[in-house]
Amino acid sequence: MPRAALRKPHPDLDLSAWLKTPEDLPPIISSQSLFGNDLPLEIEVGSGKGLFIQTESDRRPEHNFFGIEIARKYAAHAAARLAKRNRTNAKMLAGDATPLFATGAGETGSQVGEPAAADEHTGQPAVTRIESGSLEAVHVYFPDPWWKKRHRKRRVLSDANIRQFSRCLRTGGRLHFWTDVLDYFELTVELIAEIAPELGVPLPETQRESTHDLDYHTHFERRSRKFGIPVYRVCYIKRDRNR
Ligand SMILES: C[S@@+](CC[C@H](N)C(=O)[O-])C[C@H]1O[C@@H](n2cnc3c(N)ncnc32)[C@H](O)[C@@H]1O
Repeated sequence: MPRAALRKPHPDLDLSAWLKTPEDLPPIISSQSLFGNDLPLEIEVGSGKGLFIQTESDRRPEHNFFGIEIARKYAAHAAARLAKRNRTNAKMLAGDATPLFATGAGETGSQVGEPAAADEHTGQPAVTRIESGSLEAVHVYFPDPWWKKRHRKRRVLSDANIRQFSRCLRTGGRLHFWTDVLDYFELTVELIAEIAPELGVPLPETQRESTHDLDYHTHFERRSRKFGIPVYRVCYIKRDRNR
Protein backbone atom coordinates (compact mmCIF):
# COMPACT_ATOMS: atom_id res chain seq x y z
CA MET A 1 0.00 0.00 0.00
CA PRO A 2 1.61 3.34 -1.00
CA ARG A 3 2.23 5.94 1.68
CA ALA A 4 0.32 9.23 1.59
CA ALA A 5 2.19 12.33 0.35
CA LEU A 6 3.97 14.20 3.08
CA ARG A 7 3.74 17.93 3.70
CA LYS A 8 7.14 19.60 4.24
CA PRO A 9 7.63 21.37 7.59
CA HIS A 10 7.08 25.14 7.35
CA PRO A 11 10.46 26.73 6.45
CA ASP A 12 10.14 29.19 9.36
CA LEU A 13 9.94 26.36 11.88
CA ASP A 14 13.34 25.94 13.55
CA LEU A 15 13.87 22.19 13.91
CA SER A 16 17.45 22.36 15.18
CA ALA A 17 16.59 21.33 18.77
CA TRP A 18 14.45 18.39 17.60
CA LEU A 19 16.05 17.03 14.43
CA LYS A 20 19.53 15.56 14.67
CA THR A 21 21.83 13.86 12.16
CA PRO A 22 24.29 11.09 13.13
CA GLU A 23 27.09 13.69 12.99
CA ASP A 24 25.32 15.86 15.62
CA LEU A 25 25.10 13.04 18.14
CA PRO A 26 27.27 12.72 21.24
CA PRO A 27 29.54 9.62 21.35
CA ILE A 28 27.30 7.95 23.93
CA ILE A 29 23.52 8.07 23.51
CA SER A 30 21.82 8.58 26.88
CA SER A 31 19.25 10.80 28.55
CA GLN A 32 22.09 12.80 30.04
CA SER A 33 23.88 13.37 26.71
CA LEU A 34 20.70 14.06 24.69
CA PHE A 35 18.45 15.81 27.20
CA GLY A 36 20.75 16.83 30.07
CA ASN A 37 18.82 14.83 32.68
CA ASP A 38 18.53 11.27 33.96
CA LEU A 39 14.92 10.48 33.05
CA PRO A 40 14.37 6.95 31.67
CA LEU A 41 15.13 6.84 27.95
CA GLU A 42 12.83 5.16 25.39
CA ILE A 43 13.90 4.71 21.76
CA GLU A 44 11.56 4.20 18.83
CA VAL A 45 13.11 2.58 15.76
CA GLY A 46 11.44 3.62 12.49
CA SER A 47 9.22 6.47 13.74
CA GLY A 48 7.70 7.27 10.34
CA LYS A 49 5.59 10.43 10.66
CA GLY A 50 6.06 10.48 14.42
CA LEU A 51 2.58 10.05 15.87
CA PHE A 52 3.81 7.71 18.63
CA ILE A 53 6.66 9.96 19.74
CA GLN A 54 4.37 13.00 19.72
CA THR A 55 1.61 11.44 21.81
CA GLU A 56 3.77 9.42 24.20
CA SER A 57 6.13 12.30 25.00
CA ASP A 58 3.04 14.32 25.95
CA ARG A 59 1.38 11.52 27.90
CA ARG A 60 4.56 10.57 29.83
CA PRO A 61 6.62 13.70 30.55
CA GLU A 62 8.60 11.74 33.16
CA HIS A 63 10.36 9.83 30.34
CA ASN A 64 12.55 10.93 27.42
CA PHE A 65 11.87 9.72 23.87
CA PHE A 66 14.34 9.43 21.01
CA GLY A 67 12.88 8.55 17.62
CA ILE A 68 15.14 7.15 14.90
CA GLU A 69 13.91 7.38 11.32
CA ILE A 70 16.13 6.59 8.34
CA ALA A 71 14.04 8.56 5.80
CA ARG A 72 15.01 12.19 6.33
CA LYS A 73 11.72 13.71 5.17
CA TYR A 74 9.79 11.55 7.65
CA ALA A 75 12.27 12.33 10.44
CA ALA A 76 11.83 16.05 9.67
CA HIS A 77 8.04 15.69 9.66
CA ALA A 78 8.15 13.95 13.05
CA ALA A 79 10.57 16.57 14.42
CA ALA A 80 8.19 19.32 13.25
CA ARG A 81 5.40 17.77 15.34
CA LEU A 82 7.67 18.02 18.38
CA ALA A 83 8.90 21.52 17.53
CA LYS A 84 5.35 22.89 17.12
CA ARG A 85 4.56 21.62 20.61
CA ASN A 86 7.88 22.75 22.06
CA ARG A 87 8.43 19.28 23.49
CA THR A 88 11.43 19.11 25.82
CA ASN A 89 11.51 15.34 26.33
CA ALA A 90 11.61 14.12 22.72
CA LYS A 91 13.93 14.40 19.71
CA MET A 92 14.32 12.75 16.32
CA LEU A 93 17.37 11.36 14.56
CA ALA A 94 17.39 11.30 10.75
CA GLY A 95 19.51 8.18 10.41
CA ASP A 96 19.91 4.44 10.57
CA ALA A 97 19.22 2.79 13.94
CA THR A 98 21.38 -0.29 13.31
CA PRO A 99 24.87 1.24 13.68
CA LEU A 100 23.76 3.16 16.76
CA PHE A 101 22.80 -0.03 18.57
CA ALA A 102 25.77 -2.02 17.25
CA THR A 103 28.82 -2.91 19.28
CA GLY A 104 32.30 -3.63 17.94
CA ALA A 105 34.91 -1.40 16.33
CA GLY A 106 34.11 -2.79 12.89
CA GLU A 107 30.48 -1.74 13.11
CA THR A 108 30.52 1.66 14.74
CA GLY A 109 33.96 3.05 13.85
CA SER A 110 36.76 3.21 16.38
CA GLN A 111 36.43 6.99 16.82
CA VAL A 112 33.23 6.46 18.76
CA GLY A 113 33.10 5.69 22.47
CA GLU A 114 35.75 3.88 24.42
CA PRO A 115 36.65 0.25 23.63
CA ALA A 116 35.69 -1.95 26.56
CA ALA A 117 35.87 -5.63 27.44
CA ALA A 118 33.93 -8.09 25.25
CA ASP A 119 30.18 -7.56 25.46
CA GLU A 120 28.53 -10.24 27.61
CA HIS A 121 25.68 -10.75 25.13
CA THR A 122 27.50 -10.78 21.81
CA GLY A 123 31.08 -11.67 22.81
CA GLN A 124 32.29 -8.82 20.54
CA PRO A 125 34.71 -6.11 21.63
CA ALA A 126 32.36 -3.41 22.79
CA VAL A 127 32.62 0.05 21.26
CA THR A 128 29.25 1.16 22.34
CA ARG A 129 27.02 4.12 21.51
CA ILE A 130 24.19 2.87 23.73
CA GLU A 131 25.36 1.30 26.96
CA SER A 132 24.14 -2.14 28.01
CA GLY A 133 21.18 -1.99 30.38
CA SER A 134 20.65 1.74 29.81
CA LEU A 135 17.24 1.86 28.08
CA GLU A 136 13.75 1.80 29.53
CA ALA A 137 12.12 0.67 26.29
CA VAL A 138 12.66 0.00 22.60
CA HIS A 139 9.62 0.46 20.36
CA VAL A 140 9.35 -1.10 16.91
CA TYR A 141 5.99 -0.45 15.26
CA PHE A 142 5.05 -1.72 11.80
CA PRO A 143 8.63 -2.28 10.57
CA ASP A 144 9.01 -2.58 6.79
CA PRO A 145 8.20 -6.24 5.98
CA TRP A 146 10.75 -6.84 3.18
CA TRP A 147 8.56 -9.58 1.74
CA LYS A 148 11.09 -11.31 -0.53
CA LYS A 149 13.10 -14.02 1.22
CA ARG A 150 16.40 -12.68 -0.14
CA HIS A 151 15.61 -9.23 1.34
CA ARG A 152 14.71 -10.48 4.81
CA LYS A 153 18.15 -9.63 6.15
CA ARG A 154 17.15 -5.97 5.73
CA ARG A 155 14.44 -6.33 8.36
CA VAL A 156 14.90 -4.07 11.37
CA LEU A 157 14.12 -7.01 13.64
CA SER A 158 17.15 -8.95 12.42
CA ASP A 159 19.12 -11.37 14.63
CA ALA A 160 21.78 -8.76 15.28
CA ASN A 161 19.34 -5.96 16.11
CA ILE A 162 17.22 -8.12 18.41
CA ARG A 163 20.36 -9.04 20.36
CA GLN A 164 21.38 -5.39 20.55
CA PHE A 165 17.93 -4.12 21.57
CA SER A 166 17.92 -6.69 24.37
CA ARG A 167 21.48 -5.80 25.41
CA CYS A 168 20.55 -2.12 25.71
CA LEU A 169 17.42 -2.70 27.82
CA ARG A 170 17.64 -2.58 31.59
CA THR A 171 16.25 -5.52 33.55
CA GLY A 172 12.51 -4.81 33.59
CA GLY A 173 12.83 -2.74 30.40
CA ARG A 174 10.41 -3.33 27.52
CA LEU A 175 10.60 -4.24 23.84
CA HIS A 176 7.35 -3.43 22.04
CA PHE A 177 6.73 -4.95 18.61
CA TRP A 178 3.56 -4.40 16.60
CA THR A 179 2.92 -5.37 13.01
CA ASP A 180 0.12 -6.25 10.62
CA VAL A 181 2.28 -8.82 8.80
CA LEU A 182 1.51 -12.21 10.31
CA ASP A 183 4.56 -13.90 8.78
CA TYR A 184 6.93 -11.24 10.17
CA PHE A 185 5.18 -11.47 13.54
CA GLU A 186 5.42 -15.26 13.82
CA LEU A 187 9.03 -15.46 12.61
CA THR A 188 10.11 -12.69 14.97
CA VAL A 189 8.40 -14.20 18.00
CA GLU A 190 10.16 -17.51 17.23
CA LEU A 191 13.48 -15.75 16.68
CA ILE A 192 13.29 -13.81 19.95
CA ALA A 193 12.52 -17.02 21.88
CA GLU A 194 15.59 -18.61 20.31
CA ILE A 195 18.20 -15.85 20.50
CA ALA A 196 17.02 -13.58 23.33
CA PRO A 197 15.38 -15.82 25.95
CA GLU A 198 16.10 -13.15 28.58
CA LEU A 199 13.17 -11.24 27.03
CA GLY A 200 10.80 -13.90 28.33
CA VAL A 201 7.45 -14.69 26.78
CA PRO A 202 5.59 -12.27 24.48
CA LEU A 203 2.87 -10.47 26.40
CA PRO A 204 -0.13 -9.47 24.29
CA GLU A 205 -0.94 -5.75 24.18
CA THR A 206 -4.52 -4.68 23.78
CA GLN A 207 -6.13 -2.50 21.16
CA ARG A 208 -7.21 0.83 22.60
CA GLU A 209 -10.47 2.39 21.41
CA SER A 210 -9.77 5.57 19.47
CA THR A 211 -11.73 8.67 20.38
CA HIS A 212 -10.68 10.88 17.44
CA ASP A 213 -9.07 10.56 14.02
CA LEU A 214 -5.46 10.71 15.26
CA ASP A 215 -6.06 8.72 18.44
CA TYR A 216 -3.97 5.74 17.32
CA HIS A 217 -0.64 4.39 18.48
CA THR A 218 1.06 5.10 15.14
CA HIS A 219 0.03 6.17 11.63
CA PHE A 220 0.39 2.61 10.37
CA GLU A 221 -1.80 1.30 13.17
CA ARG A 222 -4.42 3.88 12.16
CA ARG A 223 -4.22 2.80 8.52
CA SER A 224 -4.46 -0.95 9.31
CA ARG A 225 -7.43 -0.46 11.60
CA LYS A 226 -9.25 1.78 9.12
CA PHE A 227 -8.83 -0.93 6.46
CA GLY A 228 -9.88 -3.68 8.90
CA ILE A 229 -6.43 -5.36 8.76
CA PRO A 230 -5.58 -7.35 11.93
CA VAL A 231 -2.72 -5.99 14.04
CA TYR A 232 -0.43 -8.24 16.12
CA ARG A 233 0.89 -6.53 19.24
CA VAL A 234 3.37 -7.84 21.78
CA CYS A 235 5.55 -6.52 24.54
CA TYR A 236 8.56 -8.27 26.08
CA ILE A 237 9.91 -7.46 29.53
CA LYS A 238 13.60 -8.19 30.03
CA ARG A 239 14.30 -10.54 32.89
CA ASP A 240 17.23 -10.76 35.21
CA ARG A 241 19.53 -13.30 33.51
CA ASN A 242 20.49 -14.84 36.86
CA ARG A 243 16.95 -15.80 37.81
C1 LIG B 1 6.29 0.94 7.68
S1 LIG B 1 6.98 2.34 8.38
C2 LIG B 1 6.19 2.46 10.00
C3 LIG B 1 6.30 3.83 10.58
C4 LIG B 1 5.73 3.97 11.99
N1 LIG B 1 6.43 3.14 12.94
C5 LIG B 1 4.25 3.66 12.02
O1 LIG B 1 3.88 2.61 12.58
O2 LIG B 1 3.48 4.46 11.49
C6 LIG B 1 8.62 1.78 8.84
C7 LIG B 1 9.57 2.95 9.01
O3 LIG B 1 10.84 2.46 9.46
C8 LIG B 1 11.85 3.24 8.84
N2 LIG B 1 13.11 2.47 8.89
C9 LIG B 1 13.41 1.35 8.19
N3 LIG B 1 14.63 0.90 8.52
C10 LIG B 1 15.13 1.75 9.46
C11 LIG B 1 16.36 1.83 10.17
N4 LIG B 1 17.33 0.93 9.97
N5 LIG B 1 16.55 2.84 11.04
C12 LIG B 1 15.57 3.77 11.23
N6 LIG B 1 14.39 3.76 10.57
C13 LIG B 1 14.16 2.76 9.70
C14 LIG B 1 11.32 3.47 7.44
O4 LIG B 1 11.92 4.57 6.79
C15 LIG B 1 9.84 3.69 7.72
O5 LIG B 1 9.53 5.06 7.91
